[in-house]
Amino acid sequence: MSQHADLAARAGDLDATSPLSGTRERFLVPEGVIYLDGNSLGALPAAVPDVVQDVVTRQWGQRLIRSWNEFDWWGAPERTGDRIGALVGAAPGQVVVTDSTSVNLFKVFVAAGRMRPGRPVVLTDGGSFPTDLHILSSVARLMDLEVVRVTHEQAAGAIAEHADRLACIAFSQVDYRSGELWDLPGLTRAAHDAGALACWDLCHSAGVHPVGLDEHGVDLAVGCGYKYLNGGPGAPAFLYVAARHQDAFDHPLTGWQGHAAPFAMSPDYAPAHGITRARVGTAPLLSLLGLEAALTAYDGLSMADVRAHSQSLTGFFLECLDGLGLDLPVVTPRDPERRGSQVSLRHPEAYAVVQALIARGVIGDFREPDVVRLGFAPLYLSHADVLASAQHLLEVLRDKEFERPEFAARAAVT
Ligand SMILES: Cc1ncc(COP(=O)(O)O)c(C=O)c1O
Ligand SMILES: Nc1c(O)cccc1C(=O)C[C@H](N)C(=O)O
Repeated sequence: MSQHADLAARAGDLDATSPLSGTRERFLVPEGVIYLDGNSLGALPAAVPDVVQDVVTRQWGQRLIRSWNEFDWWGAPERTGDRIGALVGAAPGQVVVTDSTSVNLFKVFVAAGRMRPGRPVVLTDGGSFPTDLHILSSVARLMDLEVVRVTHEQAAGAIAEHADRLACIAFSQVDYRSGELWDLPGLTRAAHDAGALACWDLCHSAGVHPVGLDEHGVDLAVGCGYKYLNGGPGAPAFLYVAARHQDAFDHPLTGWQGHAAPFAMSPDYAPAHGITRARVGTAPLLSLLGLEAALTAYDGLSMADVRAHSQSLTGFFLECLDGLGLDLPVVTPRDPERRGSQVSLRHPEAYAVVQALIARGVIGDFREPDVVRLGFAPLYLSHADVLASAQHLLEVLRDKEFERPEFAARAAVT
């Protein structure tokens, strides 16, 4: 048998025994597309269009302002937060869907600084997604904090080194570019041993990894609604505050929807009890209710199974690269326990390679400076898709398709 036939047989076996076989039908993935960018914008869940249509035409169009009560629009941030909480290992009452990730990072960093007065150091990852670094720098200027940038390898040592002066660690569980899974349990423990708080960005792990926020004692966390959670473009983000910290969670954006009695219309601010104090202003209801509908794609699934399928897909992609003789440098750790749900490869013409793949219907993305980033969303991808995408990549490279002039011009959004 040829190498490809061997891999095809293996893909068939793996798909036949996957605990997630059948979940692809919960999505409307376009015919002829292998979608490897669910880590940037998740695919459209089949449940969403009807719900959004109903929200627009009936709830908004017919019931108008009565829908705040009739459809409990008011409670949607906490209700949807609990649904996401179940996916990231948080008991009810600790997650709220609100604002964007960037705004939630601001709230979390300021609140963490206020919870650890007299400790001026914050540790973060120098290679973090830019918004995390930009927001943290701004908070540092506002609060006179010192940001120390470290790598994953340096993190534990840096926590020990700064122990007495450390307010919090601020890391992403999965690196957006490399796909490396950081040691959330170990670093959270180390931060606590130093008397500091652990703040995690779950943008690239929520919906593909069980995370275990409560189990690992994480203090504060944020994440996106539009990536693996499939809430749609610009869907609101989520914010986790561990129950034990909620009374002390003093965040800076004291809007009326975080007030204890919003309709008392008091001129003085009094924070709501519980996670509701993390709300700010009126939620983008069309998006939020779309996200709530999208989360039904997870109904009946265990996050252990989701994670197992994700690891199997990324592992099989690496196997395909080896089996088909594709020897691009792999940025993502080969150890499945150190990998998120993506595989990143290096190529000097990475941007053009990605464009050539997209022209073939294999949609991934490019990240500076030379990374081909392929996200494997476990709910709508199979091992057969994985093999097909590796075969396309092989042909793009073998036939030097990426050298075609039409693949060179950079778009505004990459
Ligand atoms: C780690 C990380 N944080 C934050 C964001 C985005 O934040 P926002 O939704 O506010 O644009 C992204 C992706 O855009 C991300 O990958
Ligand atoms: N949020 C995005 C957007 O508004 C436009 C284009 C891409 C994005 C992304 O989410 C990028 C993503 N966080 C990344 O990991 O690169």
